[in-house]
Amino acid sequence: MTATEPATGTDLLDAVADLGAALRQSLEASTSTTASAAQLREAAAGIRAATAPLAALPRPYDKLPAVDDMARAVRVFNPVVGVGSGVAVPLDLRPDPAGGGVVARAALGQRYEGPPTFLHGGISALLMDQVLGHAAIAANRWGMTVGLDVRYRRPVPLHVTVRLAGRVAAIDGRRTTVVGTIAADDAPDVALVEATAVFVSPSPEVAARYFAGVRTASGEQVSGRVGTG
Ligand SMILES: CCCCCCCCCCCC(=O)SCCNC(=O)CCNC(=O)[C@H](O)C(C)(C)COP(=O)(O)OP(=O)(O)OC[C@H]1O[C@@H](n2cnc3c(N)ncnc32)[C@H](O)[C@@H]1OP(=O)(O)O
Repeated sequence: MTATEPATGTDLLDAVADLGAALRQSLEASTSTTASAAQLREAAAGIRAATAPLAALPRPYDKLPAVDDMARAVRVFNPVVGVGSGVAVPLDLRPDPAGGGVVARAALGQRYEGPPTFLHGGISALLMDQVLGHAAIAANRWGMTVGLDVRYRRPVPLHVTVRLAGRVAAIDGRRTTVVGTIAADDAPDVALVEATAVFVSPSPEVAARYFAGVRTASGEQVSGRVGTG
C-alpha cells in the first residue's frame, strides 16, 4: 500500500482512473500533435460531445468524491497524484526505502513544458509542494503550506525519468519543515530543483471554520485533517 494509492479497486474507481488516463493521453497528444486544423476541430467536437453527459451530473464541490479516502490521504482528483485527474502526472509516491520520507519517479510530458524541452518552473513548484506535503503526512504531520522556497539549479528535462523526494527536516509545535529535490533518476545526488516547505497544522478552531461545510460522499463531516487514520 502506498501513500497515494487508492484504497479499493472498485468498479467506480477503475472507471475514474480509466477516464483520467484518457484525459491525460488527450492533453499530451493535444500539445504534441502536428494534426491539421480540420483534424483538431474534429477532435474538439468529439471531446465536447463526450463531456456533455458528465457535465449534466455535477458533484457539489464541498462533497468529496465517493472514491476518495481522506483517512489514508487518497484524493483521486488531486492535480498532482490523483489517478482521476487529467492534469495530474499522476505521481505514485511511496515510502523512501533509503530512509525517512517519500519518493516518486516520473517522466514529465510536453503538457508541462516551460522553456522549450524543459519543465515549467511553476510545475516544479507544484510537484514539490505535493511531494513535501506527503512527506509531512507520512510523518503524521499533516498541515497546510505556509511557505514554499524553490531553487532552480538546472532545468528539468522532459521525457526523462526524474526522482522526486521529500523528507521532514524539522518539527516545531504545529510547524513542520520539509525539504526535497527533483533530480535525474540516473544522477539522484545532483539536484536540479531544491525545495523547502513549511506546513502548519491549522488550530482546531481554524480547521472547523475552513472545513465545516465539507462532507464525505456518505455525508460525514470532514475535519480537514488527513492521513491520521
Ligand atoms: C487527503 C490527502 C491530501 C494530500 C495532499 C497533501 C499535499 C498537499 C500539498 C498542497 C498543500 C496546499 O496546497 S495547502 C493550500 C495553500 N496554503 C494555504 O492556503 C494556507 C493558508 N494559511 C492559513 O490558512 C493559516 O496560516 C494556517 C491555517 C495554515 C495556520 O493558521 P492558524 O491555525 O491560525 O495558525 P497560526 O496561529 O497563524 O500559526 C501557527 C504557528 O505557525 C507559525 N506560522 C504561520 N505562518 C508561518 C509561516 N509562513 N512561516 C513560518 N511559521 C509560520 C505561526 O507563527 C505559529 O507559530 P507559534 O506561534 O505557534 O510558534
